[in-house]
Amino acid sequence: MLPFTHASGPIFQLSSLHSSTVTPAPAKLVIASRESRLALWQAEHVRAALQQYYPACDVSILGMTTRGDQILDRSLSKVGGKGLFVKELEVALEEGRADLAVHSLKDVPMDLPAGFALAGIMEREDPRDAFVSNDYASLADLPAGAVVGTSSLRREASLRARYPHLQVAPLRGNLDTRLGKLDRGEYAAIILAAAGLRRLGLGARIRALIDVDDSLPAAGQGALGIEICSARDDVRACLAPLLHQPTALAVSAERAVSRVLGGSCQVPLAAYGEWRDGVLSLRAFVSSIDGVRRLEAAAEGPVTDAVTAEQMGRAVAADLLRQGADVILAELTSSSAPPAP
Ligand SMILES: NCc1[nH]cc(CCC(=O)O)c1CC(=O)O
Repeated sequence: MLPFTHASGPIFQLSSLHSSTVTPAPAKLVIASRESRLALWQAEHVRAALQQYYPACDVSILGMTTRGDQILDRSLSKVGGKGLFVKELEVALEEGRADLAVHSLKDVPMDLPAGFALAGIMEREDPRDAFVSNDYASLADLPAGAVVGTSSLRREASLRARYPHLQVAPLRGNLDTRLGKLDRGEYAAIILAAAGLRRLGLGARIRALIDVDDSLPAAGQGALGIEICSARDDVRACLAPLLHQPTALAVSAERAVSRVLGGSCQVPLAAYGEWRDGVLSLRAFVSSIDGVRRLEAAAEGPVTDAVTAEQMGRAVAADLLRQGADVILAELTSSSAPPAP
């Protein structure tokens, strides 16, 4: 464990929660969302929550297709990474066609473009990876040479480290597409986020949940992030009741690890925090894709605000760098294709 020192400084503005005056909601709020079934479920989840807090407000969803949804034939890490899924939504926010955008937090770049901010973090679903197969009950049951589908370098590195006798093959597309490929026999098993499956009512497809120690989750996995134009204080105030502080503290630390290490889909990097009773525990790893070289770091300490949470994240990232993470990261960057224009 790293020595962890406490610093203070408020970041999440909870004033509207505690003040006696109710935030006046605008007459109308438009939520920008990708059009995948998962994205629309998530947008609807936020829509219903806002509608409950502001019954008089007309809360609607504007669905849109992003470049990330259109490019299905290449590994995401090769075509430009996370930003692909959020750019079009940001344009809609900028042009005033939408007031907020709902994302899987895992897909949100660590640094948002100038003028945008994450203004709401909702309670996290199960952060674990799930083992999905029609023929096998768990990873341990797979025979040598069995093909496991995943396009996540993080999942691939964990798989290769624990089960070097398995093969890993790329798997892209939305959740329904990925399950379809499994059902057509292209893979013996696939690994997906449990959260996405559960949200779509596909929890029954999960044969086994993979322990976080065996497949440490990606920064933000299972959490929803709500993005706004930074200048929209009115929308920020409306979102205050949707903030789940334990999730927000955990993901702030996770995203800080990823930010320092230049996290994108292009590196096998995991960061997972758990906040309980004022104490945040954070674990992270950086690995070579073959899982052979793997660096781990962890920290634990009292955390009650996002500044301290981020500080813990940076300390864990610094620990990984001291162990040589930069060498592993440099090799990965030099071997991968440049991002698409
Ligand atoms: N990378 C795509 C993506 N983004 C968010 C989720 C699932 C839901 C979540 O993690 O919140 C998924 C699918 C997956 O990883 O299986």
